[in-house]
Amino acid sequence: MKKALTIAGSDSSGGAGIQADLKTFSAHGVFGMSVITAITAQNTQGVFAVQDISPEMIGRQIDAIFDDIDVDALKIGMVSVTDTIKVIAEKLQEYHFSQIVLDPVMISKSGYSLLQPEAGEALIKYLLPLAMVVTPNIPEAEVITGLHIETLADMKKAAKAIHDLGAANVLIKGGHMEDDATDILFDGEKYLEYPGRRIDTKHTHGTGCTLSSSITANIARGIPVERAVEQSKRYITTAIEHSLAIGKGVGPTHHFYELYQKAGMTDEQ
Ligand SMILES: Nc1ncnc2c1ncn2[C@@H]1O[C@H](COP(=O)(O)OP(=O)(O)O)[C@@H](O)[C@H]1O
Ligand SMILES: Cc1ncc(COP(=O)(O)O)c(N)n1
Repeated sequence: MKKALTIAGSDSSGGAGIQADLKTFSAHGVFGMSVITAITAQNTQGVFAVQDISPEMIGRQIDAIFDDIDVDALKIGMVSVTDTIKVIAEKLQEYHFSQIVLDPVMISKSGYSLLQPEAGEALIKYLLPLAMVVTPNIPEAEVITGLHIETLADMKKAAKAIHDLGAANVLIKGGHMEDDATDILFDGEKYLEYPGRRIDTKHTHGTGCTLSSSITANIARGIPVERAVEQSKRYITTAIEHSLAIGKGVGPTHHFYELYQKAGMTDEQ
């Protein structure tokens, strides 16, 4: 069985973070493991408190996994602070691990800062160059590049700029655009467009986490990046179509093995 790891924060309401990632891994038939970087007190209405896990404990979790188990691919989500970023980068280099999907989580849908502003530079310096795929949304791509993004052409410019910072493949997500939800992938040579019609729902809690963990699961299954992203785009679209009106605010996406079948991906690998 293929094995995937998520290094991310816990979302008590189960819609984003570690919980979304593990559900997504399971839906893809991949064995899921976790390194928890922070615990959030969070629900569909907001993030109310965050407790960061110590860098030592994060390092120990990574060691415990890599000393014992062959990881096929991993994703990095919420990393909070500079020391957390540094210990993750050090450990992944120590274990010579390169099947890395980086979701540069900065601000939650509910507007809470999940990455300390001063840690942005460390994320760019230490984690971006390790990423096989990085998956910023539009506001994150704007922070990383300093560019203003309004059009597909702007997304492409930002993708190139982020590639220049050292990430091998850059996927800029179009969820925050006005009209459709087209994502752009740049691999250093060519741009690929993954068109997506905008689904009219407010229940998009955890969409970025779900997409990046789906890509991680597909990479763990040995699927090349371009096709992994294509399949994961289908998965996230189906998961948003079936999103759940749980709680009083922004509800979560739905993970179900049947969704995976519905997205037509079970015959792969
Ligand atoms: N309303 C929507 N309809 C269809 N696809 C969406 C919608 N919102 C987000 N997506 C897609 O979900 C994925 C996550 O994107 P986004 O919401 O931008 O990430 P984040 O959660 O990091 O802000 C992308 O593939 C994006 O195109
Ligand atoms: C622990 C954790 N990680 C990531 C997100 C981002 O997800 P979203 O952008 O959908 O709020 C979150 N809300 N909580």
